[in-house]
Amino acid sequence: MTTQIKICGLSTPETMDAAIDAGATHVGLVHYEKSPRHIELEDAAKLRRRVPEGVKLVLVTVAMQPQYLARCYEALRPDVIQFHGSETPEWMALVRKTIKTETWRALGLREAATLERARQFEDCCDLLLFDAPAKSLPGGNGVSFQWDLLQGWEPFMPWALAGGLTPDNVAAAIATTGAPLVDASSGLETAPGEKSVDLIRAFCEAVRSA
Ligand SMILES: O=C(O)c1ccccc1N[C@@H]1O[C@H](COP(=O)(O)O)[C@@H](O)[C@H]1O
Repeated sequence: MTTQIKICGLSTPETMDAAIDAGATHVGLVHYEKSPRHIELEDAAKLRRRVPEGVKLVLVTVAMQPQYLARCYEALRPDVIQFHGSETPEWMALVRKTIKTETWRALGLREAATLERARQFEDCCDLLLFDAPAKSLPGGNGVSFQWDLLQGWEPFMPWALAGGLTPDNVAAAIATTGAPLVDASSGLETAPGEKSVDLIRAFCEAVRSA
């Protein structure tokens, strides 16, 4: 099965185009002021126009207020909203009723028990995104978790793998976990928030060769 690729934290036309040309199935924009990858709505809307049909735009949010979330949705019409904070299953369920788009819930995976707790999100989002546990930021810390926690796990819904993925380690991550979708951000940067076209290309190539 072909592994899907999300390149996240894009903020310039050049890197957005590079991700799309390199074969990303998903491109991500982070709208979270504390992040070095934060992009203002107006700039995000300009990048959104570069995304062709067939490639999904993912908006990464962290515990956003409902009214502001609705405003972001109207401005960008993302194909996916990624929730990367402490959003509860009840809150996710409410969002699902009011905003008709695909939703992902990120979960920091520290121990096997988290995989059990993940079940509470089964009916209130479309995909679980396993990432390393939060550090200074809720995500985008460039840190991998113990991938073998996912070995033998039986997925009960669509899922994806994030956390410190790079062109050098993504093949091993796929081999260990069987991830159907891999998501990379800070591992494709030369400095926080500065994406590298070469690293984006190398990552997509490494996923295809895995
Ligand atoms: O990228 C960020 O700055 C960010 C901020 C707040 C929440 C999530 C964020 N990024 C997402 O975190 C994962 C893992 O990223 P990394 O490859 O370890 O840097 C990914 O989904 C990013 O989109």
